[in-house]
Amino acid sequence: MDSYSASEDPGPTFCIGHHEANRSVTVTPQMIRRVHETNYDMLTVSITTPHFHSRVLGLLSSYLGNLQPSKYDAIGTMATSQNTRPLVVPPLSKLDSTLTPNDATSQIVGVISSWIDMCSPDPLIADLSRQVFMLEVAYAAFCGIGYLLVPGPKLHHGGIHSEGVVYYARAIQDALSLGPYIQFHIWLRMVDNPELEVDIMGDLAPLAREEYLLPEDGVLPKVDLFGTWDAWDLIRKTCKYHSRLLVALDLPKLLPPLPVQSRWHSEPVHLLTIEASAFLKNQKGYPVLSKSHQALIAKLMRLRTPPWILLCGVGPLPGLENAEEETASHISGSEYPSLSQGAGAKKHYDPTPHLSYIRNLQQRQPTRTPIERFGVGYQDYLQAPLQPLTVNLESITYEVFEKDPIKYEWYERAIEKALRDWAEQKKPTSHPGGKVILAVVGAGRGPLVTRAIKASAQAGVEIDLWAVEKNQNAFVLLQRHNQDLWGGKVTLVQSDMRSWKGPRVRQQAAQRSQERVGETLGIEDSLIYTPKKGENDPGPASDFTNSQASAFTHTYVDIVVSELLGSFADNELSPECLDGIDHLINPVHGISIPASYTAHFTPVSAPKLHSDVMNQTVSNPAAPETPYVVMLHAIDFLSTTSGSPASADAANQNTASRSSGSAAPIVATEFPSPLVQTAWSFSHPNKNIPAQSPTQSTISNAHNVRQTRLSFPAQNRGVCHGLAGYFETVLYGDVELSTNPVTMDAKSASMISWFPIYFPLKTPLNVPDNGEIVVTMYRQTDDRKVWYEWMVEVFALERTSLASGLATPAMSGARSVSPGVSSLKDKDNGHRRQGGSPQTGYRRVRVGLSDLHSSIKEGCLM
Ligand SMILES: C[S@@+](CC[C@H](N)C(=O)[O-])C[C@H]1O[C@@H](n2cnc3c(N)ncnc32)[C@H](O)[C@@H]1O
Repeated sequence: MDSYSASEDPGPTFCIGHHEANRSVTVTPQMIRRVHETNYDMLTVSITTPHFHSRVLGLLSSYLGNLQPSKYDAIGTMATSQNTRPLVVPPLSKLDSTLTPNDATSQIVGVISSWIDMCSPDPLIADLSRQVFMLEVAYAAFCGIGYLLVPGPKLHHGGIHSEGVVYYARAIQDALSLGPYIQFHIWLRMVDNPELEVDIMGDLAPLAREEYLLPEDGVLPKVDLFGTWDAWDLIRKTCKYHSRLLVALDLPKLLPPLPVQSRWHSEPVHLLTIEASAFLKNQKGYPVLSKSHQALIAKLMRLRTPPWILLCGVGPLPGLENAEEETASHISGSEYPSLSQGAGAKKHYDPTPHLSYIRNLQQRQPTRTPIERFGVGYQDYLQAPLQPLTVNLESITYEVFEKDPIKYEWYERAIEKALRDWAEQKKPTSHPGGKVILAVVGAGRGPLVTRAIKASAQAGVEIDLWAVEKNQNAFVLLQRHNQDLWGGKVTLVQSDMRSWKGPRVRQQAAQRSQERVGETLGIEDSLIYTPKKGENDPGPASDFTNSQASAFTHTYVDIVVSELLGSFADNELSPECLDGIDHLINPVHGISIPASYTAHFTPVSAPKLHSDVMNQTVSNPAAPETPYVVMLHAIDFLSTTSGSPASADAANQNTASRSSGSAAPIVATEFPSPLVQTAWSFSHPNKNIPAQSPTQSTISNAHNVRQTRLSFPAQNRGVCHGLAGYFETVLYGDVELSTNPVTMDAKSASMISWFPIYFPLKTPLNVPDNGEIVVTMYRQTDDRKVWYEWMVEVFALERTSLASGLATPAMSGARSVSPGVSSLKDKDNGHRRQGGSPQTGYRRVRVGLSDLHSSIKEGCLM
């Protein structure tokens, strides 16, 4: 990999906007220039004016004043109709909006009126709100506005909770068609806190008529950590994961528990709104954010599309609005710097301290890890896995592999250890002259060959080195390297390893082995070149006579080195290729590097990937049944090892941590660790390869079939869009590589060669709180190709009385006992012990079942 210097990494650029509620001004290009001069990148503007607001309120008031009771017929038609004798809001007039189409319009974020309530249980209010919304969207679209901020759905109406979200979602769906070039940002809080949903003067919500409201039951609704996420899920599902439907997320002063943060991190958050009240004050009275806010922002800024930041209510824009006066009124007496600070403060008067802080935060973003830097532009980007067995790789692809700062180092360590052990244990070699015969199979452009030479020198163990490669183009480079870099020490074989007959050594090796070094073997078994002493140019002609060739005999390989692994370990057919040379490995002492590899997976919520797969399905029906290589970023692990569900009382991450000074480095907060389980494994040499049947021309590959059924407890509700797959491999002894997020840092931190694999689900499955996800997966083969099959079931745990005879959950037989089950049982046992409450048991109820997905159409040819 290129040498990496943190100072070269410019880090993410923050795009920062200024939001003031109800700002209705005519935005001109000059104004935008002024905004940029203040160091903001954009500003928000309301689509309509207070004049329009008053007009609608007046309309409603006179309508309600003249409202006659509906006339019901015998059938009750009127009662079944939501026809409220529509009150039609007339089109906008000149005084209703300050917006006008001009060059500046594309630089602003339009704001939809927050006084409407499309979720109102009163159909009149809901309909009026919908009309206002549509008028505003239509006018914004006409003016050429590209971004709209839409206040999120109101979730609480007296005793009714979240009932109107579906109407809201329906309106958003219409709006997406009405404004075909607009990105809609649904403005949401991180959690549903009913106390924060307060109506203000002029809001339509409190005007809902009594008869449509349920009387409050006296029980105050609780904070629901995933309540606003639930609403968002319903909206985006109704809108079929539309690519122009995004989230504007409000960061509260106290951030919710990490599982909630992690959930939002996986959603398309394209705007982050931060109120002045979310800031803390440092010792000098200047606004700063808590460490946990900084950590969350840092994580979000690593996403493929970093969100823009909107600073809300932080005072006026200097030079554009009444700056001096309003800034002064904005800081309360106690927040002013002390007199001694004041003198300095005057000198360094900062009219936009919140903005300065966020700009400073931008400078202090943590440097990217090597893999993040390497993968810029590839985050959450679906790629078809490589098929290096059937498709010859391009040089540039090898070049990318070769940038890995870890993989080749670790191979070198593994080879060196294996050689040292070989020598220490005084194991006999397959070479008549006593050298260890080492073959790099699938040598590519030769980096592992170079490492084998180094390892041999470091271990002080002589090797007879062979390199086998089937890609004829890469083979040209191998020949060149053998001449220029390796001093002709390597015997090159251009062949599929499965048809290679193994290394050939001279029978009288004692005299001849020196001469033999540096031979190039051509298409399997034809010796095409032997350099004369001192000659480096590999010519095509053979100077071996039959009698000379007959002096050679086939022997075994002592150490086979290969790197044929895919993102899911075996998906590039390493097992099948290595089976093909298994008979060539020294039957007593032979070693394979890697010695073994395992495939792992865990269920994930991945809305962006789901949306991309769905878009691809239009042109490729096999798209949702294809495993993809993806650098996973915007995902949420549904099953974590944190144990218990996120709770509203969970210690808030930022209550303990204090604000940090503007020079302190940002410490990354880790989201909950996923439960990643092992699907299956392969090891080499493989003692269990069945002998070829004399009655069949092809070799059976049945021994490479695998099957697993694994259970994953899901602590918090969510949506399963697919499975994230990883691998681990033991190269030799304790030298291991891993892409598994749980072990990668310990085993091979900073390795960049492999992105994870993603197995999508055609239809996402909802998972309940304390649910269980059971995955059944197969590695299948028909002796010509290999493919995967996967199926997901979702279970809810239902309490049931013991009398019903179902005391314990009927487990599927899947591996891994669900902490979901056990935690519920523990809770219940606790109750029993304390209060002697009636005995309860649990029943697993299947609440979701996916199709059986199969990648047979995209299978890997053997
Ligand atoms: C992932 S690349 C690794 C290349 C190189 N060893 C490295 O680590 O950079 C796998 C290589 O194995 C080769 N290969 C795959 N299957 C093979 C087979 N059956 N016989 C010979 N070479 C094979 C491919 O052409 C490719 O060059």
